[in-house]
Amino acid sequence: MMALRGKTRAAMRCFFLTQQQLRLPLPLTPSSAADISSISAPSSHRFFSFTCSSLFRHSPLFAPSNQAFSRPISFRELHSSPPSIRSFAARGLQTMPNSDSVTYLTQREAAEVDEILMGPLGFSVDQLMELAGLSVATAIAEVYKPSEYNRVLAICGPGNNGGDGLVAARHLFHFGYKPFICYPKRTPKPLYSGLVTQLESLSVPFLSVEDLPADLSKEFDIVVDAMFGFSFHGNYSIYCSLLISIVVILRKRTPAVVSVDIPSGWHVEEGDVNGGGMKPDMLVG
Ligand SMILES: NC(=O)C1=CN([C@@H]2O[C@H](COP(=O)(O)OP(=O)(O)OC[C@H]3O[C@@H](n4cnc5c(N)ncnc54)[C@H](O)[C@@H]3O)[C@@H](O)[C@H]2O)[C@@H](O)CC1
Repeated sequence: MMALRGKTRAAMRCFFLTQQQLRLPLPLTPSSAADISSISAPSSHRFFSFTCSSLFRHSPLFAPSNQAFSRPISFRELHSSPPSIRSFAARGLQTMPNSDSVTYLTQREAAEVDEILMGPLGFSVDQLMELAGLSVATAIAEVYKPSEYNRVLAICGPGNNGGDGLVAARHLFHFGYKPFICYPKRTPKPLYSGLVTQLESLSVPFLSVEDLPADLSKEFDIVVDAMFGFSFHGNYSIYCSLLISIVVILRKRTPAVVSVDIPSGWHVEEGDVNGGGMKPDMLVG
């Protein structure tokens, strides 16, 4: 298990929905719900999960109750549990057996939630991505104040995880940070080119891999790892390995690393099985 550097992180909200609360036909069973409340971890070793809680305000199906659930997730807990996973906003916690428990979804279950959101509920990818990116930016702003951690490098991959990073960078700009983007493999779809245009209109610099300084710590205070999310499979391309090694090697003295949804390089359900994945300070999922 890796140790987290830096100051004690402020607690972030961790939301989740039980199957009953979602009222969705998800194949969740009691055994698939990991109760991690018994795992202890130093309060300074915290890992955060944050979700698009605003998503749930848009739908009566997902309407949150007034019993918001707040709990940080430690790194140890994350390593001991399926990391795939996104936790969702809790509605009626009175139905929970234990408000300290966290329910995880498998990769397939998470995909099914997405299918429902984008099917019967009519959400578009753009909407979900905007909410995801805004949540990432909000979580970063809650933990790393722009007065102290101002320069943010967002490393964005070719898929929606990269899109989350692009959206987050735009919001971070408006929150007073100075974002930089490394987006080596662009996807020629209107959604992504629109996100790029929006950042360019704010004069947010785009850096190539070759442009990245040898020592990231001199130029950046935060690295946002938005390379790969839940669709990562197989091994890294050499290109991505390079990026990851830069960040991992410099990890000892680098900027804070914030991963979006899944730390890049981790097996979605089994974790950092090869030990070569990102070692983030904070996860926003
Ligand atoms: N409903 C959704 O699907 C939403 C997804 N969101 C984000 O999108 C992520 C999932 O997005 P995607 O399904 O586009 O997938 P990812 O962004 O995880 O990655 C997919 C891309 O990575 C490439 N890739 C996969 N494995 C690779 C490897 N070993 N080497 C090189 N390239 C590889 C694929 O060819 C594809 O282009 C989530 O984790 C989340 O962060 C958010 O935008 C919100 C909405």
